[in-house]
Amino acid sequence: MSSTSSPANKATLKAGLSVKGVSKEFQSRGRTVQALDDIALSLPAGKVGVLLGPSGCGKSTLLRMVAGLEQPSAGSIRLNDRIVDQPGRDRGMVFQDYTSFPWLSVRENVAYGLKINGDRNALNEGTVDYFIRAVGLEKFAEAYPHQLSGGMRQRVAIARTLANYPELLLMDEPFGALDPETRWQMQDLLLDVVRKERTTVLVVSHDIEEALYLGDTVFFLSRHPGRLKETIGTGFKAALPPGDREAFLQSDDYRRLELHIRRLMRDEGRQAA
Ligand SMILES: Nc1ncnc2c1ncn2[C@@H]1O[C@H](COP(=O)(O)OP(=O)(O)OP(=O)(O)O)[C@@H](O)[C@H]1O
Repeated sequence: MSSTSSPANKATLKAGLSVKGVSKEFQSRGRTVQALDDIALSLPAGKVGVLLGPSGCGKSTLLRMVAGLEQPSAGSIRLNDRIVDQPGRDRGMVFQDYTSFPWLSVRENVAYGLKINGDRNALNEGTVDYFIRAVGLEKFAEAYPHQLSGGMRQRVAIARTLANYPELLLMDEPFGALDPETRWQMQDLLLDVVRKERTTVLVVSHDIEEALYLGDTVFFLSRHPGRLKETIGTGFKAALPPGDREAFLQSDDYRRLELHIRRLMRDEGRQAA
C-alpha cells in the first residue's frame, strides 16, 4: 500500500446520505410485491454503512435506489443535500462479479471511467497510477484481466471506481465471490483506501463478521417487507489497534454484537418459516 497522498482529495466532508420514508413496490405477475417499507437511515459523510439482513429483505433494492437505478415508490433519498433520482457521477458502484473490461489492461481499465467522463488528465498518469498503487497492482499495470486472480480483478474494479472520486461508493456484496483469505485482504484494503480518501461507503453484505469489520454503522433489515429493524454502531473498534483482525475478533464487543445479530437473523428465519 502506497503512502503517497491522493492527487485530488475531492471527497470533502459534506452532509452524507439521507434516506427518508423510502418504500418500494414492484409489480410482479399481476401482484404487488412490497420490497421495502418506510426505510429511514442516515450515513454521515466519510463513514462506512453496511446493509445486512436475510436474503430477500431488500438490501440490493435499497442500494440500487441510492444508485439511482430504481425509483422509490415513496419517500426520498438525498446525497450531500441533493435529491437522488437518477444515476450520477457523484456515486460509483462495484458489483460482486468483477466488472473489468477483458480487452483493456489494468491501467486502461482504471483510466476508462475518467476518459468517458471527459477527464483529459486521466492518462497523465497521476490519478490512474495513484489508484493502481493504492490497490497494490503497480506490478500488474500492463496485465490484462485474464492474467489476474479474482481478488486482483476486484481491486481493478475498486481502483477504477475510486479514480472518479465518487462522493458515495456503493458496493453490492463486493467480496462475496472471494476465498476467505483474499476477502480479509480486500476488506483491509478497502478500509485503507476509503479512509484516506474520506469516501462515504454503503455496502451490501450477507456476512456478519464482514459487516461489523467494515461498518461504522450496520443497518439490519427484516424482510417481507424490508424494514429497518436495528441500527448498530461499532464505536467499540476505536479502542482497538487499527487493522488488527485478531484483536477485533477476540474483543468482547465483537462477540456480543455477532451473537446479537445472529439472533436477529434466526428470528427472521423463524418468522419466515
Ligand atoms: N425487479 C423486481 N421485480 C419484482 N420483484 C423484485 C424485483 N427486484 C426485487 N424484487 C423483490 O424484492 C424483494 C427484495 O429483493 P432484493 O434483491 O433487494 O433483496 P436482497 O436482500 O438483496 O436479497 P439477497 O440477499 O438474496 O440478494 C424480493 O422479494 C425480490 O423478489
